Amino acid sequence: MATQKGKKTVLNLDSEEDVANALAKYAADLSEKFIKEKGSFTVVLSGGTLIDTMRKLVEPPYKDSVDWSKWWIFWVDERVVPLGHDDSNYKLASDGFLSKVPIPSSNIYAINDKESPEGAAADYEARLKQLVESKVLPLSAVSGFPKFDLMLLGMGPDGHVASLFPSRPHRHEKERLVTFITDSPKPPPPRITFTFPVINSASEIAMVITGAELAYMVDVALGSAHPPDGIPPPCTEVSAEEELTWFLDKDAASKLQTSG
Ligand SMILES: O=C1O[C@H](COP(=O)(O)O)[C@@H](O)[C@H](O)[C@H]1O
Repeated sequence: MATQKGKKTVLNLDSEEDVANALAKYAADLSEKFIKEKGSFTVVLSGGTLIDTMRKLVEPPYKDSVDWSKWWIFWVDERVVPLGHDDSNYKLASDGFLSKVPIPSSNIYAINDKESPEGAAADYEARLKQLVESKVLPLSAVSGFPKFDLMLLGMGPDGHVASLFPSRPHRHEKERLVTFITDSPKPPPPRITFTFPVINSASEIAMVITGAELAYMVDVALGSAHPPDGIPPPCTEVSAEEELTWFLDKDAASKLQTSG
């Protein structure tokens, strides 16, 4: 398991609707804080259920109160498919979130979908390095890796986060900012993903977890359940520089409450 650098908070909420409401307020509050402090807000999205759980953020009051012009959007992982494909995390976010708020299109960092997985990972990494050069992204004083303001993560039932899977060695990558995989155990197989050094350099990380199918893995990450095969899955490696906040509904927290 990762050593926690920052604070860890676990929010045990009742329903998925409560998680959606709490997540919207959390993101809006952080947006205000970071924009006040540094004039911009860099946000890293996942795919999966996260985008639907963000739905309250694009409704009143947040739709009108958040300064969307200062947001910058990135993806912690992406499936290497055309951006208009149904498997694309960009398309998911575009349909459910980005099309509903006025974030400047020049601040939205989709992958280059004309590249191979290896090429798309190298291209995304190069673009992140340019943003470090142009001072949009600071470097973490702790790790030396780019430091995003907020990372919004989901988790799979196998404990994967981003496209860092338990059985794939790229979860241990320590040098690259962005790596790739051509044999993801969850389809589609070709993907690119941020590495743990970048994920864990974020100021704030939200683990947004709902539903009973994730209860066992939540118990592995936060409670007393033993990891499968005795090997800690990727979800146990997540650690933010300032604060890691787990947003759980009662189904996701069900085993935690009984065994923890
Ligand atoms: O494949 C992926 O899965 C994870 C988890 O998705 P969820 O549907 O269980 O929330 C997601 O975080 C990741 O971005 C995505 O590419």
